[in-house]
Formats: sequence, C-alpha cells, structure tokens
Amino acid sequence: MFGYRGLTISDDGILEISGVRCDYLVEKYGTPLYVFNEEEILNRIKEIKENHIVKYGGVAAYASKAFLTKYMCRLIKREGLWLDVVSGGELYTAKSVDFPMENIIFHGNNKTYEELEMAVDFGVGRVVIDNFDEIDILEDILLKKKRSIDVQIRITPGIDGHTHDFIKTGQVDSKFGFPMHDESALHAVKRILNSPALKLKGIHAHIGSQLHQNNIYKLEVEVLAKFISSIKNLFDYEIEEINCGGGFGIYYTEGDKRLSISYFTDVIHKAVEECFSRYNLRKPTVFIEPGRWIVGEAGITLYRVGSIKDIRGIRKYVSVDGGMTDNIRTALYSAKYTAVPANKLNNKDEEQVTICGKCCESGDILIKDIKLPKLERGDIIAVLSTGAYNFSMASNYNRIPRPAVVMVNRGQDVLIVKRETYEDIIKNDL
Ligand SMILES: Cc1ncc(COP(=O)(O)O)c(C=O)c1O
Ligand SMILES: N[C@@H](CCCC[NH3+])C(=O)O
Repeated sequence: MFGYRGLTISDDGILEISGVRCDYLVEKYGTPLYVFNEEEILNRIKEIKENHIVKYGGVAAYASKAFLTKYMCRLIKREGLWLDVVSGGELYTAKSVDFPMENIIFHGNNKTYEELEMAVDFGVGRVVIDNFDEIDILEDILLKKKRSIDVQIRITPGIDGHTHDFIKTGQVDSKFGFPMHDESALHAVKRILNSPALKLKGIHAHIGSQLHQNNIYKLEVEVLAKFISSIKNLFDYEIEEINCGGGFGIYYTEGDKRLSISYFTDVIHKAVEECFSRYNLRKPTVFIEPGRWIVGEAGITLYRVGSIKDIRGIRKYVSVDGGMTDNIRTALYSAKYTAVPANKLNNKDEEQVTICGKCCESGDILIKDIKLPKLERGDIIAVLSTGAYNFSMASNYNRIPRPAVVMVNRGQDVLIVKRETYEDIIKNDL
C-alpha cells in the first residue's frame, strides 16, 4: 500500500502490518498506539550494510534521537551498527542493555560536565566535539582520570539543506559545530592536536534532516576533504575518518520520493574517492548517522476516532484520541502525513476531512485536508510514516499519558513500551 513494504489489506478491509491485523492490535493494546514493523527496520539495516558497510567499508551509527527504547537498542546491538546518542538519557538507555560502548558516538552542542564524565566513565567510542568549552571540560575530566578519548570535530559546512528551517543544521548560522567562514575550526583542530587526552580521529558534518537531494552530500564531502587537506598542510596530521551525519529523506506523502540508501551512499563514496585523491589524501573511513531513514516508514500510529464536527461550508474536523502529544511534527514543522482508515479499507466513499487531536490547542492538527472514506466514532485511523521523531518527541501536555509501543514482525506482536498510566503522570509530583 502506497509502496510501504509490509502493509497489506485483509479480505475484510482491515490494515495488516507485517501480517498483524490492526483491529487485533487496538483490541489488545488500546489506542493511540505506536506500531513498528520490525521486518522493515531489519530490511533497511540490511540495505545499509550492503550499500555502505560491506561495499565501501563504512561505519553506520543509528541516530537514536529518531526512536530509542531498550528494545530498539538491543536490535541495533544485535545488528552490529553503532549508535549515535545526544544526551545522558540516550547514553544511559544504551548502557542499560550493555550496548558496546566503543560503538557509541556522543553528540550534543551543550554536553554537561556530568554527561561528559559519564561518557568517559562508560568509555564511549567517539565524542563529537562541538565547541571550545567542551574541549576544556572534556580535557579536564580526562586528565583527572588519567584517560584519553577518541574524538571527531563537528564543523558547520555552510551548506543549505533545502529542508524545513528548524531541521537545517549545515548553514553557517547554526548552533551546531565550528563555523568554517573563519579560523575557529582550525583553532579547534590545533587545540585538540596539542591535547594529551583528546585523540583526533575525524571530522563530522551534518547538513539537516529529511533531505531528498544526494548532490548535497557531494558538496559536504568536498568541504570535508578541503578542510582535511588544510589540516594536513598546516599540522602535518592526516585525519582517518569523516562523518557525513544523517538526514536521508523518506516517504511521507505523494510529494516525496522513496529513496534507497544507495542513492545517498553511492554519491558519498564516489565523492570521497574523487576529492580525497584530488587532495592527495588517504581515503578515510566514512561514517553515516541515519535515523529517520531506518525507522520512519516502519512506524504507524493507530488512533480511535471520537468526536466529528462538520462546520458546514468550512471544514469537517475528525478528532482522534491522540494528537500533538504523540506527534508534534505537524504543529512544529507543518509536516505532512498520509492516513488510512485501518478498519474499513474496502470503503471507497471519500470526503475531505481534517484530522485533529484532543489537546487544548488550535494547532493540534495531525493532517489538514485529507480525503478519507466517511468516518464514524470508533473507527481506527492509521497515520503512516510516524516511526521517526514521534515517540521520541512525545510529551505529556494536558497530562495525557504517552501511548504504548508495539513491535510486529511476520504475524507476531510484542509490547516494547507500556502505555503510561495516570499514576505515571503524577509519580514525580511532590
Ligand atoms: C548529528 C546528527 N546526526 C544524525 C542525525 C539524524 O538525522 P536523520 O534522522 O534525519 O537521519 C541528526 C539529526 O538531524 C543529527 O543532528
Ligand atoms: N526532529 C526533527 C529532526 C531533527 C533531527 C535532529 N537534528 C524532525 O522531526 O524532523
């Protein structure tokens, strides 16, 4: 359905995800419900292995900010990918399932002293240095503990990612990384090369998220190679790794193309070949950090339809039992989604509606103006491509409990995160 692997329709018009019927899922776990198709996540990881790791000797770190739970961490561990974390909480989650700490990349533009200390104590594989403060703090921690750590330096490559402003990071005016329009990044390199505790392994850049043009990565590799060449000329030091970040776009609505990972990785590796030989540099190990591309299309959110309000001549609102608390992306980025009536897919009698949530906020809209078969209270709506940045950005606004998360795989279902209860909501209140 809509080109999603693993989505099928039963003879009686029910949406099935990897062979599991949605009416069964909502009966068993309630709504709203995040459902993840594990088969699809595994397919995508396989594609990354084939087209980046095996073919080109690259490293892939799953960007855990997209969706992280202990189950997901175990899955990534089993599959042998690295993990990109950006907070003590993500790092703690990884540690809780004995994720190999040498395969962790620790990011963040304002890592605290405590977080950096935790990273050192756990022995993470790479810290991605974002600013000068961090160099001082990390060095202080390492010297006190008589330890050293491998680092990559994050630069802002000055490339515009052609995506929503809030999810662009590669432009000069960004809170992330060292800018390239002055000497800051070279000063950072010098400072780290002079440090007894920080071992400079690589240079990192990330342009933005939900990118659909592979030529952007070519520009990124060119910037990285040029910078690495300057480092070699100035300091006689050859960088071994580049990290191109994540950002690989996925399908949300018919305006989006569904892109294979090789669409991106082939361009990246070709550019590495060309640029590094042009500068007479050794070919580096190439890291990528896909988040959305691995889990985005594998996630579906199931809601129950409640009140329906037809403002004649204006708009018909169909309210569901979730909303901006489980999916903030429409309100935050004007993100577009596709939805289907999961319990009546054989019904073709369509009308235009707006799907809204139950929060006390006019902007709590999930999908504005979508054509769906006539819906009634109690119907199930499935919003597609909700696997990335939905659960991970969920909130308790209006003291609404966060939904449960279920993994499905070839006819099997397993609860991986329990639904929050009202008691969970008040448990830290004093
Ligand atoms: C440094 C870094 N790496 C990886 C990602 C993952 O991005 P995406 O989920 O778009 O692949 C992000 C988020 O944009 C990021 O900031
Ligand atoms: N949260 C954003 C992506 C940001 C990625 C982190 N730099 C989204 O939902 O699209």
